[in-house]
Amino acid sequence: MSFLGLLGGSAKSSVDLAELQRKNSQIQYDEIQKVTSSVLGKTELRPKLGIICGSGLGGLANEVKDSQVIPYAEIDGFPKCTVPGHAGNLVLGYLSGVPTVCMQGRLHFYEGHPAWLVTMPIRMMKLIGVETLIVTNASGGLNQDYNSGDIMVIKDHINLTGLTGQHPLVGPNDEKFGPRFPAMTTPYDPELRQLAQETAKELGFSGFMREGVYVKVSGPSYETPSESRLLRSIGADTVGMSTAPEVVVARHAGMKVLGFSMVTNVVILEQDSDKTPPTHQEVMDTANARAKDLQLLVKTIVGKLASTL
Ligand SMILES: O=P(O)(O)O[C@H]1O[C@H](CO)[C@@H](O)[C@H]1O
Ligand code: HPA
Repeated sequence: MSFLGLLGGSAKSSVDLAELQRKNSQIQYDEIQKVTSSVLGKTELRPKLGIICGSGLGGLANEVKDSQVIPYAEIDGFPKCTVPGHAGNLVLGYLSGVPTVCMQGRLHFYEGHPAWLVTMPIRMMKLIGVETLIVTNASGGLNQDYNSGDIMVIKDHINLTGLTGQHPLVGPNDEKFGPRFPAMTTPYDPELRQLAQETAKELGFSGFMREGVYVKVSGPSYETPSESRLLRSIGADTVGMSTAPEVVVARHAGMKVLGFSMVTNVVILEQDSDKTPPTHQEVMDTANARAKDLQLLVKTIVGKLASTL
């Protein structure tokens, strides 16, 4: 089906989404503007903060007050969310007094969405007026000192799928979003990271707080022990199938980013281990069990930032 057709545009100027997917090409500024208009047409709110909820972490959206829930299915041109633990709603309202848009459910490459489509909502947020993004995810702990339920402030990432060709910025660059060759020296804002650690300490969370490097793989299979040892050896502390492409696109567009990786399983590094292999149910259950702490942490941080956002 024509993408502009989906957006109610004329057939003459339509862009074929399936054709764009085949070419691995970008949706251009105008098309994203139409997705944005579809959202803004449904709400009076003009969010300054964006949040992406990882697997089993959608409860964060329930912290948003005076909320308005817009299912992705009701937004023109918005792809479907197919993963359990990702509800598939935009939740708009106030978090600690800050106008916020929350993605209760993210898009993943392994669902069949190309990297540029996975990250399209970030550009939509940018056009809505969002300048600060908080990303959360569920992850496997590669660092064997980590425990299930630990919360890692992401200090850097390895966008493994990006490095090997599935990069969200591949395709014609639109300078209205950002430069052709964006630097990624500080993907995660140092001041926000410090604020996160200070706030965690105040809340008595130090015992399960970490700071480290997240590596993004494609999935959907979990890693073999040899793959996990490889990922650990290149400097990653946690592994997951999301987040890094979203952060690259946010940084390309000049947004500030804070990231949290919830360790939902400790990754098995030994061959023929008798440890229990990971399941998505375990991932969601562990995320749910620690979700309230992450919610309080994020809410408190946003409260401290409120006057600056
Ligand atoms: O990154 P999020 O979406 O939080 O979820 C993580 O959990 C799922 C696997 O259990 C994958 O989607 C992985 O990336
Ligand atoms: N590997 C990849 N992604 C994940 C994992 C994992 O062990 N746990 C949660 N998401």
